[in-house]
Amino acid sequence: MPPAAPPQPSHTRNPGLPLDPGWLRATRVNRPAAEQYCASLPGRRPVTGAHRAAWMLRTVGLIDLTTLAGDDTPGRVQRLCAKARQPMRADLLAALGVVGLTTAAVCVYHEMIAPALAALRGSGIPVAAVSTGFPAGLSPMATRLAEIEASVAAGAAEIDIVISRRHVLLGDWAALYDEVAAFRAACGPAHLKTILATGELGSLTNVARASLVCMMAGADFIKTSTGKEPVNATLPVGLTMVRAIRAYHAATGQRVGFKPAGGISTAKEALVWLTLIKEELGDRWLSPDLFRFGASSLLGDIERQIEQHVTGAHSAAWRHPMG
Ligand SMILES: O=C[C@H](O)COP(=O)(O)O
Repeated sequence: MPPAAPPQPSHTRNPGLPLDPGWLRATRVNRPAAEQYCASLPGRRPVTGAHRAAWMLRTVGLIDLTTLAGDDTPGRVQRLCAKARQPMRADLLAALGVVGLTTAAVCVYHEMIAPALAALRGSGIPVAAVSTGFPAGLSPMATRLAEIEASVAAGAAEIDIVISRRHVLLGDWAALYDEVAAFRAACGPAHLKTILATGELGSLTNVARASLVCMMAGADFIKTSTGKEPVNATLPVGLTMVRAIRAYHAATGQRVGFKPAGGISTAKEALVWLTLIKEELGDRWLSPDLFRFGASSLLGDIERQIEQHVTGAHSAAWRHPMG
């Protein structure tokens, strides 16, 4: 049973490209075709038994374990970080012969960076901070840039920014490019994840074009959603974004990561997302340097499923808190 995603050679950061309006104009997405393809995904690579358990464990190593609530406290973040360090009960891991399994990162608001860092000390698990006026992104630009800089200075290794949706809705691609490029510069060594808030972008064609603009501006990851929009990560949106990543890789040789986030709460859903990645981008992307789930409750369901696999008996959700 593999402990987590196998180690992969790291890739260079995406340096970006000049904005290419012609590429954007030539990019269109056929929604019915995308929906039809996504409907077929669950049946494409069914996994059962020990394989299913192995894939669930691999999923754990791809999670940005997240708390983004107005009532977050240092205590809640400490409990979350304990879960990130040891995502499952020791007896379950021992039964499967798994050692060293952790989540990929912990994702919090700026104010929770310090308690998260303290709780994760020595674990090697990075802290990601949401930023730029998350979730709406409507703070003044200077405030948004200062927020990034403050979070990097506080020790966040990854910054999850939100884009200005109006730039997409107005087709102002230069404004979006300039915004993301400025965020990238403010991040310095921290990796930049750009949240598109796809549920507010109007069309899959807009999602594809916004994905390309973010990558041209130097995004290390493109991420679907904040988890706060009425519609968050959906498979047609995911397909659109991973095909943009594939097109960008074909054109530049540069690998950009993908993070579906918001509403992914069951192992069954997560395995379909992994099928999407395997089919569209290949195994190289099934690694924490190129793929993350942004999720607050997915881990709890995975732990429950793993307990059922190990014991053969039903496991209730209450037995796996803070996952
Ligand atoms: O970035 C992560 C999301 O906010 C998590 O959303 P969720 O609470 O629906 O799992």
